[in-house]
Amino acid sequence: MVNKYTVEQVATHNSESDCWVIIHDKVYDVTNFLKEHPGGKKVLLKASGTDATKQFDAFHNSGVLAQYGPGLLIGEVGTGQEDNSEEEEEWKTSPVAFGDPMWQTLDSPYYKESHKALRTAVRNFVDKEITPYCHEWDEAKQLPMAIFKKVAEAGILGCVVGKVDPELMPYDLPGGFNKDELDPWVSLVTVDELSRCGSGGVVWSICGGLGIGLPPIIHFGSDYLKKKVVRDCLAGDKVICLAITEPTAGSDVASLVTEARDEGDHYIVNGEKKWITNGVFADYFTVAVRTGEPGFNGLSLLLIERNMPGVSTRQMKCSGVWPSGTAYVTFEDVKVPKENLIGEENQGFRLIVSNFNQERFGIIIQATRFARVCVEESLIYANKRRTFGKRLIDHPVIRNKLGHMIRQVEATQAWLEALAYQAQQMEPEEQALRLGGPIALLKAQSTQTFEFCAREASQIFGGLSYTRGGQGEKIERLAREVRGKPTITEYYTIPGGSEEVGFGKAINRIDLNTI
Ligand code: HEM
Repeated sequence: MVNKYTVEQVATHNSESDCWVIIHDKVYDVTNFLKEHPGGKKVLLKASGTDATKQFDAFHNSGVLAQYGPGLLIGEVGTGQEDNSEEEEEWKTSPVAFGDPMWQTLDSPYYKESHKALRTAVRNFVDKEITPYCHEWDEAKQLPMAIFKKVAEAGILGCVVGKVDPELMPYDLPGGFNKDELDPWVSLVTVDELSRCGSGGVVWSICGGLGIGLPPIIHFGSDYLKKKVVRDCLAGDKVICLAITEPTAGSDVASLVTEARDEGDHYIVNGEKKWITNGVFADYFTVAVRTGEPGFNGLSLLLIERNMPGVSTRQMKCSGVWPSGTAYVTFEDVKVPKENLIGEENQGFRLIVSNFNQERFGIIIQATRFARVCVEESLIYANKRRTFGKRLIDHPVIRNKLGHMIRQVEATQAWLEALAYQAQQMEPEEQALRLGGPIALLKAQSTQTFEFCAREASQIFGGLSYTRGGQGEKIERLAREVRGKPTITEYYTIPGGSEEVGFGKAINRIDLNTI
């Protein structure tokens, strides 16, 4: 049931004690918000009783209304009669071209109607429950625990770990997607939609550990381990992470030294793990340990539990992805029963390496969408911001930037979809053998595209890209997250006239021959 008000009715609410505004055809009572408004009381009062859409769009990002709107919304512009019609769930795409992958506006051979329904359900959830709070969670460097349960109940966790036995899935999948038909497009669509929130830290917090820590158990774990862990993790009741990297060995997996000494029916584990995503709050750790000879033939995977004596974690101070709980983990004489061995003893290397493909595929999806977020935000901003008498988008130097950003994002998306299709045609063993190389190359393509787009978007947003929150919120955060450099680039390339403005001036002088 939605209250409808005429423009004339709204116009009568135009004072400090009774202040309404219209924004995008919705009516907000901002009387009690006046003194809290971060932009000040005066600007809001000046707009009272009017349609303030244009001014609003000029100063805010779209997340502001999603966060504050529900508490202030009182109705819509209409006939003044009460209307009982329910809002229909419709297929919504970005307001700008290239703001969504092409399959969402044109044809594609890959996606079925069921993928579209999945996409709509995840998008609605993310728009309402995640995006409006990313800034708050990033600043707090953590997510409220309740959100993990909400995400699980929405069925989203079941979509980010690859194929799972439907019996082990606690909730229905988003959009009614059939649990028996899980395919690579499901994780592609879901992670892509999650990443629209524009926060690597939030995406990693929600599924960074799960997406790489759970698959080894799903694919290689005993029935005992599957029953113990999978359902609870997909239900959002327990958190799992992957612990491979050590202070002295990361991608060079064969050099790992964390030791699991055989003591008959259990192992005694000693060692350190570093940069472990979700490690700060995880209940379970899928850990690479040395059970045998040096090199890759002596490695195993073990499930270690937080409540086992000798396990401790501390939060690491990182330059980006703040809420993801990056941990330094120590194992000191931890007694781990042999039932917690994942796969066979000394056969861990193969498991770890095949899991890398899954991890890289997830990173590719995120990086490609984050690059697209840079395109989308830049296009929206460039269409409204005016400099030197015209919109940013009308300056050739800005159009050139946008063109290069878009061509890279679209090329990366096309390769991503081509590889997802290949993965769909292969059994997991063949995937590991034949797709490892292309996936590694595509990862470099996607992260370099993301890095390029984050830099160019920062230049387009100017000063807004080096203040946390507000209109440049997503761009500032993504630029900080893509390389982990805290906006060093922006501090020096934007003030004093951005590079683009400076270039324009210099070239003008060359034209005039007045250097
Ligand atoms: C429902 C109505 C509104 C809400 C919930 C709201 C909320 C906010 C919030 C949360 C901020 C700080 C974050 C940000 O910069 O994005 C802000 C800043 C601001 N708002 Fe609003 N606002 C509303 C309406 C308006 C209107 C109608 C105007 C202008 C007529 C306005 C002008 C401004 C200005 C100038 C700033 C400061 C921007 C800056 O720091 O660059 N707001 N508002």
